[in-house]
Amino acid sequence: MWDALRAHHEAVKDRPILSLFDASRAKEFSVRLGDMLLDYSKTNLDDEGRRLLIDLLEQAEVARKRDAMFAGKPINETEGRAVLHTALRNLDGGPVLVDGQDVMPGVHRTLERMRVFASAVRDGREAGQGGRYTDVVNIGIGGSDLGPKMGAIALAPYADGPRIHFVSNVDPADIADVLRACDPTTTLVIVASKTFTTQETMANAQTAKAWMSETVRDPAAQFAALSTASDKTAAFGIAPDRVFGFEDWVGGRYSMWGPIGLSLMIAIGPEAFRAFLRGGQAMDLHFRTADWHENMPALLALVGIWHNQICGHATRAVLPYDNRLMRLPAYLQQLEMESNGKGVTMDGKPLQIESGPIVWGEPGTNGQHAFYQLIHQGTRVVPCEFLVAARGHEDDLHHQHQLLVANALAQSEALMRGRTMEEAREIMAKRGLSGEELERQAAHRVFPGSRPSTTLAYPQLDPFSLGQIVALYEHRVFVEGAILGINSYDQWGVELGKELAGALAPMVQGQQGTESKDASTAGLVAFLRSHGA
Ligand SMILES: O=P(O)(O)OC[C@H]1O[C@H](O)[C@H](O)[C@@H](O)[C@@H]1O
Repeated sequence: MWDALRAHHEAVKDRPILSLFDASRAKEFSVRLGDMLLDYSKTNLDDEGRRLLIDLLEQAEVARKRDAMFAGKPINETEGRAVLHTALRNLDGGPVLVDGQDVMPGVHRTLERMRVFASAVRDGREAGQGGRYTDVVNIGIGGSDLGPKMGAIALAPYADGPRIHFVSNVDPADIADVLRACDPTTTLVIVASKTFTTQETMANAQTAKAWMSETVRDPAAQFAALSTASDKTAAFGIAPDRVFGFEDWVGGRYSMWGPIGLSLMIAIGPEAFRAFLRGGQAMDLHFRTADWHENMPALLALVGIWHNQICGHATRAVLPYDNRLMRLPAYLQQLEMESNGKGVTMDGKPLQIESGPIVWGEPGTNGQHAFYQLIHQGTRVVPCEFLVAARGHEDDLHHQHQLLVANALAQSEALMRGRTMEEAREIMAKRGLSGEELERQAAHRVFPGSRPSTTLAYPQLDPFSLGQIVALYEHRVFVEGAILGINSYDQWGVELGKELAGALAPMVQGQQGTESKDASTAGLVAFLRSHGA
């Protein structure tokens, strides 16, 4: 099937995307879910390409794998775990069994505890030594940071609780800048760590505890923890009623739907958080039941496979024309690159094709004035994924939102259409140029065009649509990983650096020599130490 797809790509790769458009293409290469629309017509995919991709998906038994995931089978084979973040938003979808046990009663219980706690923090029944909480500091990194932070920025118009801050980096600059703006007597610190062993989070949690101890009599009473490791949260001194636990079948980068989302719930309120879960649940239902031809996550995944593994485009730009999705690219970097950046298949054999793509991006229109030059005229093709809402939240500034929408659509059009040498010559001639100078100047104004993009459009960035968007990308990652035959749910690639950092710390601190290190590393340690490290 891969060969058939490659042959198909060879046969069609030089045709302009624009030439594919007939009366029905835009409709036939779009998919709707409720009032959300994914348009993938501005790609070089045709009926035959899509058919081959769906065959590939069927050959990879994606339906069986999907059903195994939703049924709580241990599909994370290298860690022997189920993958059930979908259970966290399965609000009324019936039982979900892991080893014969229904996990839903526990999910509902924890969600209810979160609701009670978040409401109490928001209305002041739960307060700090100095009174009602004004600030909440979420200390966590990776999956214990990116999701709630992305969500809190995305849903800022719904935030009517205390201010929420995020500290992730072990760089003390991060926590110092946040704590400087907070009053310890009215600050709630949430330590978010699935394992409760992550070096950065533990260091920051200790720093926050020391900061709080200076002014607050019982600092532990102003801490809460989100973790699967209740023994470790207890050892840190956090009372069990302030610990919100979850199970090992929730992967870190898939965890914002449960306790790791507590800071987001405090910011926007339990009701809006529930709407976010509902959005995720709606996407789950769609993913499980829609025909592949109409299945949004599956089609987005197939477009991804086409661009990355077949066309050979190594990167994928995520370009939200929605400023509050400014952290979505960072969130997706973890979701996609930590999930599908793997070089071996499930059975431990080397992967014979490229692994998942490099994901990057920035909100539009900012990026237009920075890196779009390369996207339009550079020699590498960068498939672009635009996101755009019909309406913003600033009704009195709707005219500006309309400019935003026009820019999003203009970019995808420009990428596809390009500008020929003929057109460039005409422009230069109108400016009074001729001869060699006209030729030279015109060449710089040519746009190759036929650069592929998709556009995800939705009415407004509200909690429900954010839930749909996040679940859409989660399932896209699942489908791409299932087609590649890799395990999308482990992350062994982050281990080696952690181990080496542990070994290097005493050398940086000057307690150990660097003889065992290569000359570059030893030289850098010596340089940094001589300058005060
Ligand atoms: O939530 P924690 O256990 O502290 O883990 C935080 C993060 O660190 C790890 O190194 C993993 O790469 C991430 O997948 C994880 O989200």
